Amino acid sequence: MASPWSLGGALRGMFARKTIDDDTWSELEDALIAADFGPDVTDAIVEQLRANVARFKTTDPKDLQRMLREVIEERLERLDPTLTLTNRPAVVLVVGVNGVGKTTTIGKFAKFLTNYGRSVIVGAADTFRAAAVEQVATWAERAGAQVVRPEHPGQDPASVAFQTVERAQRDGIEIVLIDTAGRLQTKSGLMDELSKVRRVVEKLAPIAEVLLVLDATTGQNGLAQAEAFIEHAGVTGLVLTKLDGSAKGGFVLAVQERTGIPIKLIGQGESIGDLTGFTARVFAAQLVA
Ligand SMILES: Nc1nc2c(ncn2[C@@H]2O[C@H](COP(=O)(O)OP(=O)(O)OP(=O)(O)O)[C@@H](O)[C@H]2O)c(=O)[nH]1
Repeated sequence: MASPWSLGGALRGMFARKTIDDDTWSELEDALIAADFGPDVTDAIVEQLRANVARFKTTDPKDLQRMLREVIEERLERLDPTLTLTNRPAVVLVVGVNGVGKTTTIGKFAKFLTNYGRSVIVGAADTFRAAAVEQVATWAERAGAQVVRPEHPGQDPASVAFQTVERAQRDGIEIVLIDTAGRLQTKSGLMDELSKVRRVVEKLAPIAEVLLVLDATTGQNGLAQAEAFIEHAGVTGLVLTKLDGSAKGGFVLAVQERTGIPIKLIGQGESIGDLTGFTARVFAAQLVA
């Protein structure tokens, strides 16, 4: 079944026509805007395709389809999606606004790693809400990971993070995933909390990755909400969740180009197995199916 974010449906009429004409270009532009590529990326893609079509002197929409796929793939590939998890332990901070799927992502990511034979420990450093602690613990345990919970409600998140890394070092656990708070009411408070977590963890081990979780269904609006993390949290990779419920496939490219940060993981469902690495070629092929 085609992905909900595929451009296939929107472009079907255009690619079924016999020749490339003015309507082709306006339909293409509309489809890209509707898919949340954003005006800048849309203009850049259309311009590049017009140049290619002129250069190869083609009038065949099938050629245009192939070129569209290649242009999107080439732009997606400009950033490297590889997760850097070679340190032992490799410490990963997971950040993002509440409700975007952070907890679920930690569970899925833990499972993704244990499937590869890695040992994983999760630090429940979103200590403000007891429910958040229990939620992340349930997911982590389901994934076969260990969990460090706060010793008392409201314990300093940095101290939970510290204890988690300490345990990993003591027990030889390979990957540490740290859940952090996502409340945005007090932006500066939250950023101070995150930098404290970072400082305290770095006393024990360098931070391998800071992954920012974004909800793909909110598209570019959601990105505005996450601006503070991008500015202050030292984000090294993006995780896009809920792509299965999103018609905004273009957001994937727009978000990389707007932030300059690579997408490293994508979530496409609510089950523990629904997280994959990001491959530009596969994504571009599915997008322009
Ligand atoms: N369809 C779909 N739903 C998802 C995906 N990831 C998360 N969800 C759902 O999104 C909702 C929020 O996910 P959580 O993981 O609880 O989000 P959170 O950011 O930790 O939110 P809080 O715990 O409220 O801060 C849940 O109902 C998840 O099942 C995904 O990739 N696809």
